[in-house]
Amino acid sequence: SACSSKLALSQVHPMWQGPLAIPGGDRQSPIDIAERRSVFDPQLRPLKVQYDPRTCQQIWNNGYSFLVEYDDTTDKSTLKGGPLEDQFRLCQFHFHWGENNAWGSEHSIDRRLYPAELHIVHWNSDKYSLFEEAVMEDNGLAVIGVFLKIGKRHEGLQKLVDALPAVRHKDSLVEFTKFDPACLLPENIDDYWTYAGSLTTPPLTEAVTWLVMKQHIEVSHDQLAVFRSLLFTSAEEQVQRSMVNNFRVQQALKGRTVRSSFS
Ligand SMILES: COc1ccc([C@H]2OC(=S)NC2=O)c(OC)c1
Ligand SMILES: [Zn+2]
Repeated sequence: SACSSKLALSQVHPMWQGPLAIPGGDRQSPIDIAERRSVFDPQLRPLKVQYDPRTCQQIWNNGYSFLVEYDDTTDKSTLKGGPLEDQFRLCQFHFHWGENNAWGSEHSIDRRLYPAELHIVHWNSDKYSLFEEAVMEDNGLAVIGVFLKIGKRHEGLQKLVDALPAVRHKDSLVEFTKFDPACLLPENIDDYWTYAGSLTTPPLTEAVTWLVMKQHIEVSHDQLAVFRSLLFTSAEEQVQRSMVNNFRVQQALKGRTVRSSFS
């Protein structure tokens, strides 16, 4: 699908060939969300999530995370409402995680980090015709962020965990179908923070309307351990490197306001 994050492949590990920040970037992500400094906006509407599991196509290791990709050639799986003026099309989801359970998320809440963070990625199909186009526009993307906490086993995640050994190495890809990403959302998606931000890896474009869920989901220690069994490196490389700590550090707020959908 268009969002196969070819641009992300330009991201050469180890971290960050080239400038560490976008020169003049004033809406970079991730950020620390200071709860008490966020502003309740009663005009924020509930999010409307409409995913069709039949649009799920494949899972692959892009050398930085693993992506579950969806057919985004029609408006079968969409996100609208909340702060969004337009309709956004689901194109992929992926995660960021740490080498241990002390850190791994990209956003933090009052400096609290979580062991992992889910990103469900959508692009503005009212205004643009391809993900690659939308990724360059300030209203191009909407990303739902969900924190993962260690606790009980997540039954819906297990199908995904079972597929990971097949994409252990960079550039490996397998068919993956009929997976509904809604099963990875917390029960309550009406409580979220929203702010104007960016992609968190190159091209770091300032195209993202963030929707960070207040409620986390729980996954088991063993489920997250399988994430850490993935590799940054391709099968041919001599030295194999564990895929861990694939997160960006928090960026300056630069005067931005974070709004909350709850008081
Ligand atoms: C070209 O496509 C890309 C490129 C980078 C990212 C990074 O930005 C965020 S957010 N997470 C990431 O890993 C992306 O995610 C939507 C999509
Ligand atoms: Zn991400």
